[in-house]
Amino acid sequence: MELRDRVRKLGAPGVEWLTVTTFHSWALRVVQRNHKALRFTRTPAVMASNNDRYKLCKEAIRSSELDIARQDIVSWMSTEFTQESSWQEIRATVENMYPALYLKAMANAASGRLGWIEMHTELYDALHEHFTGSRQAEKLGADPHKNVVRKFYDWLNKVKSHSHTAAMYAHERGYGDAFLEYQNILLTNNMVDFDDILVLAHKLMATDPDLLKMLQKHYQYLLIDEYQDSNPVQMSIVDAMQRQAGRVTVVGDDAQSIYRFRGADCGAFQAFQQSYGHEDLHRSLQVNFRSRPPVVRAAEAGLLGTQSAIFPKRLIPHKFGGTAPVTLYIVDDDWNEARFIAKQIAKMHYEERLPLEHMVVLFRALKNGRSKRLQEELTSKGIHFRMVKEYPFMEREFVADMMSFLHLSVNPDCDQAFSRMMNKPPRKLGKAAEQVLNDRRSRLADETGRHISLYEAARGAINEKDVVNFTKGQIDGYLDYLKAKKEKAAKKEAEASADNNEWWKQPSSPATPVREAPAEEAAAPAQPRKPLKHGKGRVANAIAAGLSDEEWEQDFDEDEDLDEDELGVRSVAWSEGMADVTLEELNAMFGDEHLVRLYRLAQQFERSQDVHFDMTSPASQDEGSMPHVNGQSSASSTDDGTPAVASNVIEETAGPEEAGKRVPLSGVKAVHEFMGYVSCDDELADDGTSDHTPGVTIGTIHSAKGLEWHTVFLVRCNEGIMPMGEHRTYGTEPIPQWSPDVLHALPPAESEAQKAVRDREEELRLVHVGMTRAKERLILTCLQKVYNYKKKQPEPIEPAAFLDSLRALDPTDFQGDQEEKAALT
Ligand SMILES: Nc1ncnc2c1ncn2[C@@H]1O[C@H](COP(=O)(O)OP(=O)(O)OP(=O)(O)O)[C@@H](O)[C@H]1O
Repeated sequence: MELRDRVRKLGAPGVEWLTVTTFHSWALRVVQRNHKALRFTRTPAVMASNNDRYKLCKEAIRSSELDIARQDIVSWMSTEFTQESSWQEIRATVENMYPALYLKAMANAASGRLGWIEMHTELYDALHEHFTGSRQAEKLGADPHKNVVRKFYDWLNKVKSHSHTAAMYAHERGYGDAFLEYQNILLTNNMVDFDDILVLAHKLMATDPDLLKMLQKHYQYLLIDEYQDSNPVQMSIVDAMQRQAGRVTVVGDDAQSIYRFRGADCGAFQAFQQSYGHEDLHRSLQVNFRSRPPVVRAAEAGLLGTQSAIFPKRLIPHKFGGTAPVTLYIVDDDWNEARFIAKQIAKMHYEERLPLEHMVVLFRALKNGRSKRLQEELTSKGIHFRMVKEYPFMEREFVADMMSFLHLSVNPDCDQAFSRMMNKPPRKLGKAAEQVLNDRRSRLADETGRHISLYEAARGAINEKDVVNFTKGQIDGYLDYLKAKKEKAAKKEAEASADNNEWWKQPSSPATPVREAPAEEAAAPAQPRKPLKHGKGRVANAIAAGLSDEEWEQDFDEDEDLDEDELGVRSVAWSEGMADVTLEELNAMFGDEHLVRLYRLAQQFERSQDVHFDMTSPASQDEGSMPHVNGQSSASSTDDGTPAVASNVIEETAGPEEAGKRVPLSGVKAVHEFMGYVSCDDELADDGTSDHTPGVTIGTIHSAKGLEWHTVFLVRCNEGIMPMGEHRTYGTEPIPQWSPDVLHALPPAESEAQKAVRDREEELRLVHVGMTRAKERLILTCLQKVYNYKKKQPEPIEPAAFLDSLRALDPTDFQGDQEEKAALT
């Protein structure tokens, strides 16, 4: 988004023709428009929510009949033992921990006069029985699959972040089977997991030479920003696109590579140079325009000791004057830290008149209420704050519901969406109805020998003899509901379309060019801009249709966190219907800013006419011609002041007489495009939330990437917190490294020692990123004690080792070990 806006602001002629997009968003379009080659039967939708992914893991584990007890043993053994542990050691531990079980195994082994191997089998079987037994006991209280699902989910995230595919684990029992099942469920439901998008696009490019040729021809120049965060599949896509032409420029900073956990590699630039061999074309951008010299020097000092940065560089500060040194405050504990920061913020705001939005407090991680004390302190001083990405947009319950609803409107055969919406809003479709659908589905699948969706099973359920009428009625009611919603959205879209009278075919209204247009631009057929009123296309109407439903009201009624006033306005909103209210009215009525945001994004999406040409399937190739762009600069904003959406809202027209012309997407294609669009660009969904009150930002370093503030507080510079301990950061399981042959073979994993060094360096780079967000002032804090919740007492904690490098700086640049007590008075 940031780059997109900057590019637009350039106002250069032809800038509208640029495709400015995230990797995922672009790759998704490639996948969606060529989905048949990937064995999807319909255009796939993205499964963006982690909750949905977790549910799918659960389903995959159940249907792959994963031996849960075996997984328990494996994970128990991996916490207790290492690869080098001998059987003697294992036996001794089992004897110690489970004496009865051990005796039983040994007795079995002895009575059968078994050898070593068999005895180990006995031991394994005894352990298996033991874990199965405890699972059965657990069943009474908790979900027996919970631990395994959690572990499988974590494992899957890791291997997918390294772009590993199910085929690579096909030979493995356990997780390998569940992985295959997981992918199978996605395929039959026409869904793609967020992590699969790039792999699938790469696969298409590798297997379809026509597609690759078309892409290479169309996208002749590539510029990749933040290249240090690219993962190996992204690198391969770039490589495939530009192998011959080599017209690719990559920009970034290897010292700011902070997405190792997602498979990024700070050696990306080195690999790039090796691929293209243009060492002479490397340009070092060393001047730092953002920060005052003390900040630049502290940020550099923090990196001392890292070896992985490929290009040695010395940052040259450009801004001088008004140089406050970077300051480190030693605080007693997190409570004192919160008091100290709140007091400093209040002082800067009230005495120095520094606007609150110019300050940020950055944590290494924000889980488990780490900023709670700070929030309380700020609140008690009347200081407004905003949390950044505390909880991702796509994870919001109502947003995920609405995305399911949208998905169902274009693909009723998606079981995930179908069952999610069965009771959203509450329709009281109970277990009986679910059972009927599942039984019917299994029976039909057996009879026909193919996959049957829940929707398909529901359609004939009314004719089932053995099912009670009440249940049949419920199922039929649900089908009617879905049909009615879909029809309502389509009808409203048709009305809106008639209102707008095919505006894209009308002659252009004169636009003011920023600079003189080049010849090709002048020759391009102009398309006028006539935005849809209130976003009356299919997407916004589908959302509105989904919401204008008195049953949702009940859902909110059950939300105990809402006070009565809020409930009152919401009820009015639902019963009045949503389609024609303005955003402000919506905001006032909803209370749920995220759902409003989704609706607003749909409106922007449909109004946006900064149609830049997009070529993602051979079918849409328009030989030799330049894209048809509208005559108006796409740098403009939409009516409500929000930036217009660069959405590639185009589709091929059907008949040969229309060939080459492009019209805005409508109907189901628009819904698909919109869903992919919001799922693949979380910044889009996050920026411009309805909370516009100026406030201090509280966020994580990851969320601050690319941004800047006047004053930055970088808090808890302690060993184990910032930098984080290796176990907490990246887990202990070694994940094999990727290689160009990733789809065929697994190269050896890095050693534990190598991994520890690389994890540590990643942490230091994170600290560097945090520091370089400060334009004028950087304040660090370091705790002396942390509270140990297990022991219920405070314990001393080590300061971060990187602080030593800062202490070696000149006092005009860095003042360390300031007493927080002085600052608190
Ligand atoms: N030539 C320039 N003259 C003055 N200021 C500049 C210049 N170029 C960039 N800046 C300012 O420097 C700051 C950083 O610029 P920019 O965000 O482009 O850098 P970056 O390398 O992308 O940063 P990072 O990747 O660390 O977030 C911004 O405030 C920008 O306005």
